[in-house]
Amino acid sequence: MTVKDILDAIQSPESTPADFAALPLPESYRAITVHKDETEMFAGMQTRDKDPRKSIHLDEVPVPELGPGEALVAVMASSVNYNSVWTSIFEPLSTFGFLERYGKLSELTRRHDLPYHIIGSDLAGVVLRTGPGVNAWKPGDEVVAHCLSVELESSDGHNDTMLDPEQRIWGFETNFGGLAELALVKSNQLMPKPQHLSWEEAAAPGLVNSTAYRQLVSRNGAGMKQGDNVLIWGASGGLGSYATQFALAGGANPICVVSSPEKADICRAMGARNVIDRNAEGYRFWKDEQTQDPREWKRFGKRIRELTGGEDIDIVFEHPGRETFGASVFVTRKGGTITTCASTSGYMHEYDNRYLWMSLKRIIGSHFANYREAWEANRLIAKGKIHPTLSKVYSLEDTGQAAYDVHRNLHQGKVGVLCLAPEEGLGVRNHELRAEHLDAINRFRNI
Ligand SMILES: C/C=C/C(=O)SCCNC(=O)CCNC(=O)[C@H](O)C(C)(C)COP(=O)(O)OP(=O)(O)OC[C@H]1O[C@@H](n2cnc3c(N)ncnc32)[C@H](O)[C@@H]1OP(=O)(O)O
Ligand SMILES: NC(=O)C1=CN([C@@H]2O[C@H](COP(=O)(O)OP(=O)(O)OC[C@H]3O[C@@H](n4cnc5c(N)ncnc54)[C@H](OP(=O)(O)O)[C@@H]3O)[C@@H](O)[C@H]2O)C=CC1
Repeated sequence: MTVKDILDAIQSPESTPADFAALPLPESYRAITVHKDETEMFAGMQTRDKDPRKSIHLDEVPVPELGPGEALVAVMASSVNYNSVWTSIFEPLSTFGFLERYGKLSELTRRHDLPYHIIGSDLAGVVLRTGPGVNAWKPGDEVVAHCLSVELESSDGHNDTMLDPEQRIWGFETNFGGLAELALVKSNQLMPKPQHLSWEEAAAPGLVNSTAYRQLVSRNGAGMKQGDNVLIWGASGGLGSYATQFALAGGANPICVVSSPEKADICRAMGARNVIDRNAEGYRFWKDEQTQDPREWKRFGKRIRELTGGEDIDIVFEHPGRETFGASVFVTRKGGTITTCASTSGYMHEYDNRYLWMSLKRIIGSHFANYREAWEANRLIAKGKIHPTLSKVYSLEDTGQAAYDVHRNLHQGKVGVLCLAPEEGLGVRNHELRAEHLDAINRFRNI
């Protein structure tokens, strides 16, 4: 039995759940990995020069044992997230430390502590096997998976599952991730695959869409409302392309920041009217490594006021971090919110606190999404209210190049990876809904 037999079953319209359940599992499968004995390979290099193509491998790995509450999924497609870039350059720390720590939790979690890390935090595919205690899903179900892994043994996480003390991101802080032909998930990560999308389209939104939903829309994040001015950094990137859609769909006014005319055009094509090309306008928030330039914050704020007719920002959707955070705090209106989920350009932020406390602003930390938020975000994709922002699709063999593109900011929106799917465009079940939204679904393609 090989993964090819699994693919044949998925591609046959006659396959029944019983057929999938009866399929013997292969002994091994192909997976994208980083290696524990290579964590020092980029020591001493600048972040920018660390090349994911050198650290990312395509290996044949054994199929992991299936535990209670888990599911083994045949992965048709996945996508590249920035967390896989971090893993591949071993920053801010090696993810093998996460696997070691998780491995100490129980007999079952020990499986994750391996000398290789199978990465990837998105998937679209088909359930092959479920472990004891799984009733909601069965072999043959077409699914996507969100990346929240929790144990839920502590009451801390019983109200908001992101607050579980054993909260982890699957494929980043756990093993057996989605950039592979098979993946192991907790069954509570599974959600129905949006039927109007191909495998690679369905695999693209998961992580970033859910994160943007919590960070911007949910009451656990900024709780955006109609009419809010929302400053969105990287508005055509992974997170930003969903934040922009949420702002538009929710009746807010996105002020999209991007770094090229092509990216500005994409934002306009999504429906945004206010776009700032940070490159063309040459903002330099830092005079040197240590010193910010408040005059540049003001110039940026003035530009925002020009675009909004004199209004300031209600919500900043932050993730670049050190380079932009001082400006983000400054341009927020009295009583407004800066919501942050990352620090791509550096995590030691500096801002003028007088502008925060005197103007009663709030900074909210946000991370991924709880079970319910991830479900709600996927539901919006399934209903065609929010669309995938897939630009380019790579083969599993070329995942290193895909991660390199994202690391060097050469991409738009999301970059997809075909795992078992032999070509793009497969897996669409609802052609009518697709036809209704085809232009929006293809908006980021091949630009
Ligand atoms: C969905 C996608 C998301 C993304 O893409 S996010 C971007 C990618 N992710 C990242 O870049 C994050 C990577 N993660 C990290 O950098 C680290 O993960 C953290 C900095 C978040 C945490 O570091 P750590 O070393 O895991 O934890 P500690 O809390 O710094 O250290 C643990 C030790 O510190 C003790 N400690 C914790 N809190 C306190 C306290 N309040 N007072 C005193 N001690 C404390 C603990 O007990 C423990 O100690 P003992 O080492 O002896 O076991
Ligand atoms: N905590 C969480 O749950 C999550 C955190 N993240 C983190 O968020 C960050 C962004 O992820 P994602 O959106 O997928 O990545 P992308 O690279 O797809 O998009 C980020 C965009 O941000 C902009 N950007 C990058 N650096 C700077 C800078 N120095 N100043 C201003 N703008 C900048 C770029 O757009 P342009 O050049 O057009 O301005 C870039 O395209 C990563 O660090 C990631 O790890 C992501 C998802 C979830």
